[in-house]
Amino acid sequence: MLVFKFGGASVKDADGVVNLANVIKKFEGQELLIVVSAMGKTTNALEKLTKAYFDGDDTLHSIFEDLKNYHYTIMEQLFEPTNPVFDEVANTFVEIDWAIEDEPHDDFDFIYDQIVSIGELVSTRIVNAYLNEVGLKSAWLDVRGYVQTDNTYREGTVQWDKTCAAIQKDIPVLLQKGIVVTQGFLGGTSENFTTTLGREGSDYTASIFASCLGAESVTTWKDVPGVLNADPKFFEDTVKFDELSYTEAIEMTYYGASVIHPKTIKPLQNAKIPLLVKPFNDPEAPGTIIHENSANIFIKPVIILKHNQVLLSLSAKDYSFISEDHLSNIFRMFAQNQVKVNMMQTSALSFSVCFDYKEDRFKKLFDELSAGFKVKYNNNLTLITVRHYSADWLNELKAGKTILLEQLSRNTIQMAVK
Ligand SMILES: Nc1ncnc2c1ncn2[C@@H]1O[C@H](COP(=O)(O)OP(=O)(O)O)[C@@H](O)[C@H]1O
Ligand SMILES: N[C@@H](CC(=O)OP(=O)(O)O)C(=O)O
Repeated sequence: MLVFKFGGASVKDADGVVNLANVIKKFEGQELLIVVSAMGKTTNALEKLTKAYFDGDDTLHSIFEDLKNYHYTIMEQLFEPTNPVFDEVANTFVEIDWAIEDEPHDDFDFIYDQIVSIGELVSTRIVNAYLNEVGLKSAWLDVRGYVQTDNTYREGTVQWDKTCAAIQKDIPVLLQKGIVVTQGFLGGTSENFTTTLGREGSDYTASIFASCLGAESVTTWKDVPGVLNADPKFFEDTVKFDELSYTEAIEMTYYGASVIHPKTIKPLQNAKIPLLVKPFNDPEAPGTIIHENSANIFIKPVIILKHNQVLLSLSAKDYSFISEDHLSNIFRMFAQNQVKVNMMQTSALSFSVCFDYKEDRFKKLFDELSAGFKVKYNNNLTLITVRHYSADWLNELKAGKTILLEQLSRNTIQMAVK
């Protein structure tokens, strides 16, 4: 069986849904499980809606109306008005009405997951209905009964044993009857609450299903020809990799190559399942294959940019050295606030750490750290990682930039720059 993942960009409008169905038609007769993300930028809009709800901000209602109109416009282009999908989608949106009915009492992260998850629940209803409309027999699956997580909202940890048991019990039978369409990015707790797996986590969902089912391969359909040596949104003359080893792909995504979610590859490597990254607008193109035995030839260095970074420096209030006790305290605070460290450096009197700026997490972490340490920080930085670098490339990249922190190893250089 094959697992396909279609991201937000691939289903951002009615033409995208039609294209998805055309891609699927090429694989008719094969057992197919399709993981779909929220349409276009829906998750960003739902994040804004959740924040507006928490802040008591009136824009909440207009964001919600825009989001409903966006989906209804797509549906009107795909379906007759009598299609039951209109009711299914309306009933799903009602869950947001319920969530925002009262003043916010619950934890932000919990509410976030209950609201933001609606994006995938709606997109999969539309995709599933359209596949059936064009004669591709498919069934809608609620992923929350299968991908089981703990209750770490916004970053659910997958409980692999329970998840694989549930998937193996039901999905092979369903696949014999037709295509299965399910949501990326979502999970469910043992109390039946919705969790999310971390932003852009739908690739990871595809990898979970593939690994539990022993799939032949996973294909993620993207708006790029495959994995390139750099993000084409920021660099010209990028080159595509025909193949990459699992290890190189893990390194790239760990440093922030956003083309694939960082958690995606390890389960596939363990199960020796190849990951294909292919363009959804040219399904016959070879894309990139990520697998075990790749030669990894690097004609150009791999460049990874992470924007919106904070570089924070801590020193002890009494001018003492940064001790192991201090470090263990600092890491505990980072872990409790779910802030992941991208780069760090210690010196006798200070500890510097670079991480993604997320407003809600940053303020709390900053207050906690300030209680025990002197804290200074710079924000709006970019973390540049270059793998397989050459001196020429580094000079070009560094030109005109102020480097605040730099780290070099044999293969990889990282710089926090302004
Ligand atoms: N090394 C890279 N190779 C290809 N694309 C990259 C790379 N780094 C970042 N990207 C970005 O990843 C985007 C595709 O991934 P993503 O937006 O997550 O797709 P989707 O959400 O549709 O699954 C591209 O549009 C591109 O801008
Ligand atoms: N919709 C979620 C999950 C996801 O993976 O989306 P995409 O496949 O469009 O990156 C997000 O935007 O975070």
